[in-house]
Amino acid sequence: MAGLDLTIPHLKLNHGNSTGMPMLGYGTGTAWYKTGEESKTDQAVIDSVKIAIQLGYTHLDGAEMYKTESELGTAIKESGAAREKLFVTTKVDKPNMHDIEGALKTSLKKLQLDYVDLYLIHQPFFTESEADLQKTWATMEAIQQSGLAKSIGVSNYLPAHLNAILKTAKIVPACNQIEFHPYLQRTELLALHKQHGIATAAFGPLTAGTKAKPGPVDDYVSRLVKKYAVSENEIYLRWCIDQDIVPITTSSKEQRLSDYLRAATFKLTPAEIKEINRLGQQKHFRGFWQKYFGENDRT
Ligand SMILES: NC(=O)C1=CN([C@@H]2O[C@H](COP(=O)(O)OP(=O)(O)OC[C@H]3O[C@@H](n4cnc5c(N)ncnc54)[C@H](O)[C@@H]3O)[C@@H](O)[C@H]2O)C=CC1
Ligand SMILES: O=CCc1c[nH]c2ccccc12
Repeated sequence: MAGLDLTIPHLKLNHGNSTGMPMLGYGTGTAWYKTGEESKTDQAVIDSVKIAIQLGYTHLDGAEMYKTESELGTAIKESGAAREKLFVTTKVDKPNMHDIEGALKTSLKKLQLDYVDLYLIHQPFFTESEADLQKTWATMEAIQQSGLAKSIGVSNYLPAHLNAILKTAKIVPACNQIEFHPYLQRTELLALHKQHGIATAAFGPLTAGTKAKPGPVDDYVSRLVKKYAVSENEIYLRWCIDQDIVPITTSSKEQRLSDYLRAATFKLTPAEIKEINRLGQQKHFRGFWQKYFGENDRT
């Protein structure tokens, strides 16, 4: 298993997996999102996940919504990687919110696993009330106690959603997986995460260099590209890691997956992080779930 010893830093979680969360995730949504029948196996997903594991990715991000959990499971099995070396996340989708435990059992079957390292509520946007959010979180707590998930958390939660569940939670969410990049810095949300020891995982971490160009960070990031002899992508991934935020990226291209790992080989200085933050705040861009936010909403 070449690559599994590559030194990707880990972020300790407030409960669950004792080795923590590897600070670079490989995602099986976006590029791999299945639009057709879930039952039709997508061999490209299996092949790419196996390549990612070979290269050294141990953090694998899935979701019921992506319809690729079976491919993820097959790839894990065929990779031969030891279960305890991997950190596997999946997420419950809206239609199964009434039976979260049943949804997780179905996901585990597709993943061919006995447990996931992290189970997330994919999004809060359809939840009717504070009482609903609290009731759902209590179900997640029971799931963690059953051992089917080492850690439990949420995704796309805003301060109001987190504050609602924290009023009654016995277990604080281990993680909130959110869109995060220089043009969406989520300052208020991150402060709340810090206050409660909730880890931040970032989806869309490459957005400033892919979907949101041109922008105010471009020239400065180009200078850092030369200084560290890496690509823009690795600067954006490292900018997350150096702020204790776990980036989750993906690609169908092996070369890109290999290049992203260079984010584990250098560190940005505090002044460089501050400058990307300052420049990034001059633009606002949201790539996912836009219909649930106002045009200029930066929460
Ligand atoms: N919880 C949630 O609601 C969400 C979770 N996710 C998770 O995060 C993962 C990563 O999300 P992404 O937005 O894809 O992350 P990302 O911002 O890292 O973008 C990765 C994409 O950028 C492309 N890319 C990289 N370099 C490029 C270049 N130079 N030119 C053009 N394209 C380039 C890659 O091929 C890949 O498709 C997903 O697979 C999924 O697992 C994603 C969206 C929502
Ligand atoms: O987890 C991500 C869910 C999501 C929301 N919007 C899109 C668009 C394309 C792929 C995935 C997603």
